[in-house]
Amino acid sequence: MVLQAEEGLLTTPSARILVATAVPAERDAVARAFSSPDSQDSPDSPVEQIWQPGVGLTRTTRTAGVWDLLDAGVGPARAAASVSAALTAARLAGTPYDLVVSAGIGGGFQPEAPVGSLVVARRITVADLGAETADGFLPVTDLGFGTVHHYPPRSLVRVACQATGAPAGTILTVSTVTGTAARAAELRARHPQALAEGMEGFGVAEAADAHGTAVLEVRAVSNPVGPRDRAAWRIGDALTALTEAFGKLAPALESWNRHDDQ
Ligand SMILES: O=C(O)c1cccc(C(=O)CC[C@H]2O[C@@H](n3cnc4c(=O)[nH]cnc43)[C@H](O)[C@@H]2O)c1
Repeated sequence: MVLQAEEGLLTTPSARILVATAVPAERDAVARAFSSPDSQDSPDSPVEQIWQPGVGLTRTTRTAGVWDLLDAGVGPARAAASVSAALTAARLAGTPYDLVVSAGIGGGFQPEAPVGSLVVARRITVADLGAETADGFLPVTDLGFGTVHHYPPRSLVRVACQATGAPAGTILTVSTVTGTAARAAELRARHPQALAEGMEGFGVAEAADAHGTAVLEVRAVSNPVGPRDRAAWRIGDALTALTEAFGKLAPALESWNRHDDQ
């Protein structure tokens, strides 16, 4: 956290939080939490657009936190590149982030994560980074390198779940959206704690890890994980759930103290 000096006095530490979504519609859903009349704490200054090399941010400044919203792109690679650029730019400016949140809509495993609900990642797992063999899928770590899991700080997960009422579990990152019951069952067999899948969380977590920054992932469920039925996706409901979630998460994450885990 950064201590802000004001007229010679040290004021409350202000949290700097980066929220990475895949697409602008998700970013705007998060932004609505900060502008809605229901928000528990309104912005102290107007929303600003910040442009840095490779990064365009929407910034909301509140009493206890500076929130930078980034539409980081679809898929783990683009999300990692965008978040890494934002983390580097902030560090070089002398205002590093305390926390990165990967947020968006996602597929929910049934019945644990119904459409319209919110889930929090206790573990962020890349589901398809590895090798296919005659005996099944081998994660890249079984080949002797890389990482397949990232773990948000436990106290952060607890704070997020308490604020939103959401369950915590594994959120999978996939490069191919699951489209059959067979693939959904295969993922569940390999990841029994999986609540949801998205396409960016692991990329965001890799970037955060490389910078030594804490990470959290939250997903609002727009569709069940299973047979593809794009027409049945409830994107509007999920975006509404995302807005509501950030209304509750904002004060909770601003007051999170990472030293609670140590
Ligand atoms: O068409 C729209 O209006 C619209 C508005 C907001 C978001 C979208 C997206 O398509 C977002 C893509 C994003 O969503 C995640 N996602 C959603 N469902 C799944 C799923 O079943 N499996 C994996 N990922 C899913 C993913 O993170 C995509 O990047 C459209």
